[in-house]
Formats: sequence, structure tokens, C-alpha cells
Amino acid sequence: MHFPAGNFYCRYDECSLKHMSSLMGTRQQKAAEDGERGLIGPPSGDVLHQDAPPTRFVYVLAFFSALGGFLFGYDTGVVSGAMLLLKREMSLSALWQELLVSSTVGAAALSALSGGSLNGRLGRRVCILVASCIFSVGGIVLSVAPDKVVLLVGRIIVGLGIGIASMTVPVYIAEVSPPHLRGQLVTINSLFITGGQFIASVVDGAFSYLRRDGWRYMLGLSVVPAVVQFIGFIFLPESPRWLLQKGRTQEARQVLSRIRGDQSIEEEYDTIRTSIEEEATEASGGGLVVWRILSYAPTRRALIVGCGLQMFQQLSGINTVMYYSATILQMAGVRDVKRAIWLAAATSATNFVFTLVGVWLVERVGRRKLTLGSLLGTALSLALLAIGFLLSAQNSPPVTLHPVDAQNSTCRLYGSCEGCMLDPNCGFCYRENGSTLYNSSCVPVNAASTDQAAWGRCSNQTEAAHSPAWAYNYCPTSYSWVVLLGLILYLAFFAPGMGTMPWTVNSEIYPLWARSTGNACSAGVNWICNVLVSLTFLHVAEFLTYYGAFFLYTGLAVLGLLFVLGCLPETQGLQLEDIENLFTGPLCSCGALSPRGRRHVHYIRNGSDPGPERYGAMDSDGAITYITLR
Ligand SMILES: O[C@H]1[C@H](O)[C@@H](O)[C@H](O)[C@@H](O)[C@H]1O
Repeated sequence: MHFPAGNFYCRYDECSLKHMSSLMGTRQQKAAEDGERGLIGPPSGDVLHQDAPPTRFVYVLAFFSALGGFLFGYDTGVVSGAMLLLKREMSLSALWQELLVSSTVGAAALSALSGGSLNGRLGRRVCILVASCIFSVGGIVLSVAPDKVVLLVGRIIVGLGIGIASMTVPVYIAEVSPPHLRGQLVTINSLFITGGQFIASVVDGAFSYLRRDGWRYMLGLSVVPAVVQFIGFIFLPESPRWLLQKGRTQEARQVLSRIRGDQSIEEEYDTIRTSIEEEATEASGGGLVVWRILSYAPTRRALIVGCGLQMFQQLSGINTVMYYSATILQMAGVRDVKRAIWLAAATSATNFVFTLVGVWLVERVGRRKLTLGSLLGTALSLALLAIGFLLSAQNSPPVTLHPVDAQNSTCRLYGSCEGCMLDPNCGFCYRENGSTLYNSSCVPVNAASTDQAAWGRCSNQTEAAHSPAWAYNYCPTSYSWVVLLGLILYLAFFAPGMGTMPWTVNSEIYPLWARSTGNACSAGVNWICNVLVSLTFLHVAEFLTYYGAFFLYTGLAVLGLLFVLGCLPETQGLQLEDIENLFTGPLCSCGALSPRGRRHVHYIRNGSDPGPERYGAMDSDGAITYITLR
């Protein structure tokens, strides 16, 4: 059987549906398939048309909202460089350093979770305005902070902004984008996140040369994009979908036609309106939205998929790898702190560049394939990282000197560098001659600064060539290249798919009534798992060693792969209002319902609900998904 796909013909089961959906709207494509099979005819007057080009305005909207992603990336990324200076100037203890880093992520988790109702009640635009205000206030507080308590307050304020932005921005972009570009535009937000992390590392590098107060500039600079976003959003419109949901139909129509330019908005407007009417029945149960999501099967399944993706994003260790990159570089022989800062900037640049690959791929290969490929590569590179750490541990340099002063500390117990570096109270002090290591000892670390030992040869670290080297948290090894290769491959695979798709997919899988809450829950899961992984990493490493920890992440990434394989449907090209139908089958048969899959899908008239515009899509196992055709 043949039917037209653009200007050539192909067999139904060989035809690239991607090609077709890029040439015609999904609904028209389905209608064409149905018509060809003799089941139904395409609705009269329906013209198969190419996806109309997007207006410039939609890009302006995506840019200004994605500044929220930039701030998310900047504020989470800048702290590591600022901390190097802060701990010197404010003599911060390890506990305070930990507090200043995790308070932001903890506050982000709380505000993402509570942002759902704010988002539903006040609208996406107001939430973005609120988030940019919070970012500005946080940036100002941080840059003028006289002591560590005010710093902590500033970090918490910034975290509140990050939480709201992380759950609102993808939803806003998804709701204003045309279906064929939605994936790409929402993924731009992830590009801005990694871009923010990259710029933060460059700013960290640049201001690390200042003798005093460099951290004030690092932390305070976030005010600039926050103010730009605030001013921009004073003039930018609310999401037309939210307006329609609130019954502000005139405004919704105006905004939609402003965003779509010359194109006719009637079809899109009617689809959104009909779907809101239908949703009114679905969501009519009353009570908490989260409860309604959980008690309605399709939204419950969507929530499981959304939260699962966010959980596996964090459990596959991205923030540990990013955080640990400086140490990996030290293992590779970079001793100079300034050089390590600049090389850490190279790590975040790699993350950024490969996110760009994700933006390019998302509308070409689709969300599902991109996520699967990414997770497979992520798991393999995590295994390579683990093997690198294992080889380093097995060839760990021995401790040759046992200073008498160390008799009272646990550090004297270790016979090699491996045990010594896994103990947070000890560090490895040694001399080297070319590749030969000699005169090595395991001694207590200075409680005020892990950059040097508490006493002895390594207690006064200078960069002079003849001074002994001090390794805290890592061991010198000749296998560092394996770890370095693992790091680069990890970022290359993780960034385009697992770094981006959890945010993109979450912005599109929930029906309008559940969208704010669904995104709030999944973003909350992301931030909670982020805190969990970062806070437990050192303990896990102490318990399982570094290679054990990375083998554990490998296992988690493999679990994630199985989850995605079974549960993530393809949402590419579908209008937001149709996506809910992908979740009507049993959980984790979603793959089989993928409209982009190569299974035979027959479209039949829905016998039980003979509305003129309702059709059922039946997969080869007999499961029926209903779609609304207008
Ligand atoms: O999508 C982002 C991105 O991958 C970042 O690099 C990472 O730090 C965040 O935790 C993640 O949510």
C-alpha cells in the first residue's frame, strides 16, 4: 500500500513517519493514513500542509524565558569557584561550606514543589517575573554579605528562585511553541542551564585572580540576567493555554495570533479549547490536584514517567561527575589550583557543547531514541570511569614513611595512598622525580583548609618545584588518562539526552490541568535526588571506594535505561493536547504506543463514543488509544 509523503511515495510500514510529520500536521497525517486504509476519509476541507515557519516572536519568548535556565545554571555552577575564595577569606569550616552549597539545592527542591500551585493560580508569566525578582534580591544579598550567615540567607533566596524557574520555564516554552519545534525550543532552556554553568566557571576563573572580594563579583553578577529577564517579561505575554484555562478567551486568542503571526490560529485555538472542556470532566473530582493526578490512570502514568526520568538524570551522577572533575584533573597531574579552575571550565564547556548537540538532535531523532542512546553511552562511560578508578586503586602508591607525630591519628594505619585518601581526615604527602614517587606519608589534614596537612612537610604548601606534593581526596596515578577519557565520554553522551530530555519531556506529557503540579513534582524529585547524590557521594566513596561508587552509578544508569525502554513514549510532533493519549495503555507499554514506532497502527472509528471527531488508535496488541481529530 502506498500513499504520498511529500513529493514521493512509500509503503505504509516502511514510510518514515518522522518525514511525514515534518511535512504535515500530526492530525492531518493520521487522517491521511486512515483515509488510505479505507477506514475513514480525511475530514473534508482539511488540507495537508507543511509546518508553517515559526515567527521570530516565539524565539524572543524562548530566549527571555530561558534566561531562567541560565540563572539556574549560573547560580548552581558559580559556587564552587566562589567557595575556594570564601573559605580562605571567611575561614569557613567544612560544615559551613557544605551548608552554603546544599542550602541552595534544598531550597530549590522546596520551592519547585510548592511552585506548582503558584504556577496554576498566578500563571507562568507572573511566576517567571517572581523568580527573576527573587534572583535579583538573592544576587544583591550575596554580593554585599558581611558574614557567613547573610551568605547562607542569600544562597537560600537564590535557591527559591531556581526552584520556581526550573519548573515554570519549560512549561511556558512548551505552551507557546508550535508542535514541530517544541522539543527544540524547550531544549534551549537546558542549553541555557549548561551555558550558565559554563559562564559561571569562566567568571570563577577570571575573578580568582583578585586578591580580595572576588567572590562578591562572582555571586553578584547573576543580578544582570535576572534584571534583563524581569524587564523583558514586563512586555511579554502570558501563555495562551493558561489564559484559556482561566476563561480569558479574548486575551488567549490575541496572544496566540501574536505568537503565530500570519498563520491561522483557528485549529490550534479550537483544539486547546475542546481539550480544556474535556479536561473539565476528567479533572472534576475536586480536592488536591496531586491526588487527582494519582487517581486518574493516564496522569498517574505520566507522573511516574516524568519523575522517573528526573530521578535517573540525577542518579546517573551528573553533578558528582561535574563536581569531581577538578579532582579527576588533579589525578591527571594538574597541581596548580588556578589551572584546575580553568580546566574545570573546560569540563562545563564540554557539557554545554554537547547540550547543543541535543538541541540539534531532538527534532531529528525524537525524544525516545535520544534518551535511550544517551543513557546507553552514559552507562558505558560510567563503567569506564569506574574501571579507571579501579586500575588506579590497584596500583595505588605505597606509604613509605611513618612520621612519629602521626601515632595518635588514624592516618598511620594506611599502607597505601588508596586507604589514606578515602579517609576524610587524612591526605597523602609525597615527592616525585619524573614518574617515580618516593618519601610518601599519610598525615592528618589541616581542619581549616584541605589544601595542606595539619603539620609536617606538607603543612605549608607553596608552588615551588622542590616542595613535596600534597594529594587530598585523590591519589597520583598513571591511569588518570582512562578516567579523563571516561569523563569526556560521559559528558558527550549525558548532555544531549539525559541532561535535556527529562526537562523537555516533563513539559509536554501532562494535560493542562495537571501540568503545573506534574512539573512541580518532577522538578522536586530532580532537586531532592540532586541533594541526595551530592551529599552521599563522599560517604558512598568511603564505603564502596571510588570505583565502587562509579559502578553503583553504572548500575543505576542501566536501571534507567530499562525504565526508559519500557516506559517512555515518543511525543515528537504531537500537539500538547494529544499527548495524554499516549498514557492510556498499561504503564510501561508506552513504547508500543509510540506514534513514531514502526509497528502497524490502525486507526478505527471509536464505536463506544461516536462523536464525529473521536477516533481510536489500535496497536497490534489490540490496545486502543483515543485521539481527537479536528
Ligand atoms: O539538566 C541539568 C544539566 O544537565 C546540568 O548540567 C545539571 O547540573 C543539572 O542537575 C541538570 O538538571
